[in-house]
Order: sequence, then structure tokens, then C-alpha cells
Amino acid sequence: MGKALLTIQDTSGAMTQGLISPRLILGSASPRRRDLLSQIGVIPDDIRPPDIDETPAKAEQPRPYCIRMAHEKALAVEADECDVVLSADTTVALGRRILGKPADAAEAGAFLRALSGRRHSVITAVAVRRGARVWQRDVLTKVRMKRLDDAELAAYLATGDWQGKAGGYGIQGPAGALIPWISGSFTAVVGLPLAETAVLLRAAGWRAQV
Ligand SMILES: Cc1cn([C@H]2C[C@H](O)[C@@H](COP(=O)(O)OP(=O)(O)OP(=O)(O)O)O2)c(=O)[nH]c1=O
Repeated sequence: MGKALLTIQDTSGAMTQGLISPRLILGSASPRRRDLLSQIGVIPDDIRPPDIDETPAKAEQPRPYCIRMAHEKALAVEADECDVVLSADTTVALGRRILGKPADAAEAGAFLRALSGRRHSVITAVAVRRGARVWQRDVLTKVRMKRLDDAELAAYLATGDWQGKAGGYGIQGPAGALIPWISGSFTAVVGLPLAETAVLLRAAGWRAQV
């Protein structure tokens, strides 16, 4: 697929043809995803946050849920036929339980108490769409959170860093001090697995940066 042939007609009626790279639309409101992309030299031409219903279906398992969310986000973003749209979803899973973005500090506290002293999974699914074609990958990372005492929990909640983050924490911020071990992809936990994302962008014809 790669580059598209662009034909421009000027005011005299003359036609000019040239090859253009597709535009990249980041279908995400997450500043983390924008920052992660810039780490590999990918600067989106536009950012269009998707507006979808993120309620899990009844008895839906975390991984299928996460994959479905990324797919629906990519489809929800308006784009031209040759634009490349990139969307993702990060889901924190404690067993079969899906921990989304906490509504308030009380819910963040409840999530963190549930995660305290245990291993959980962070799943990030990425969807890249061009026209009707969608390329997807998902990455599962195991994360262990240390056992939190009341003072540590209160101190973390007071930072406000839990806001807008699945599971009520951000490993890249102060919560990094609460996470002694991960197995998997750090960038996936933060919101976008960069190695897998680079593969998907190349598959969709986006020019490789690295
Ligand atoms: C677990 C974890 C999540 N997160 C963030 C990444 C995501 O932004 C967010 C999970 O919510 P998402 O629904 O995946 O993303 P979003 O609502 O922020 O943005 P959009 O749907 O528009 O793409 O949690 C971290 O920043 N650090 C972490 O350690």
C-alpha cells in the first residue's frame, strides 16, 4: 500500500502528480500515547479522541474486552480513506476483574487496595486502521505491586496521579516506587507498546521512523 498518488489541478487547469505519505491520525485523548509515539519520532498529523461506550459487556473477559475497545476506538475516529488511524486501549485485570479508570479517589483507593501485594495483568491492545482494513496486536504484561500500608496509599492518592489511569495508578509516575517487578513491556503498561505499534504502522504503509 505505502504512498498514495496525489493529483493536484492548479487554477490554469494544469495537473501535477506526486507521491504523498498517508496522514497519521492519533485516535486517542491519552497524552501518554502521544508522548510515547514521539519517543520513536512519530508525530501525528492530527489527534482525534474517540468517543465510545467503554462499559464491559456482561461476563466479558479482560483481554477480549481490551481488544474490542481498541478496535471500536479505531473505527469511531473519522478519517479519509488513505489516512492511517492509530488507537489503543489499556486495561488492568485482576484475575477476571476489569479495573478501568477510577471515577474518584475513593474508587482509586479501592483498586489499589485490591492490587496491593499481588500480581496483576496489564493488557494493551493497539488497532491501526486504513480505510476498511484494521491491523491489531495486544500485549500482556505482568505487574507486581508491593503491599501498601495506609500511609503509602494515602500519600499516593494525594498526588492525584491516579486520575485518568486504568487501575488507578501510573507506573511512569510516583507509583513507580510501588512497583518492584514487571514482566513484559513497560511502554505497553504506560499505554502503547512501541515495538508492536511500529510493526502495525509499517503494515499500514506508514513510513518507518526507526
Ligand atoms: C496502568 C497504567 C495506565 N495508564 C494510562 C494509559 C491510558 O491513558 C489509560 C487507560 O485508559 P484508556 O481507555 O486505554 O485510554 P484513555 O482514556 O486515556 O485515552 P483514549 O481512550 O482516548 O485512547 O491509563 C498509564 O498512564 N500508566 C499506567 O501504568
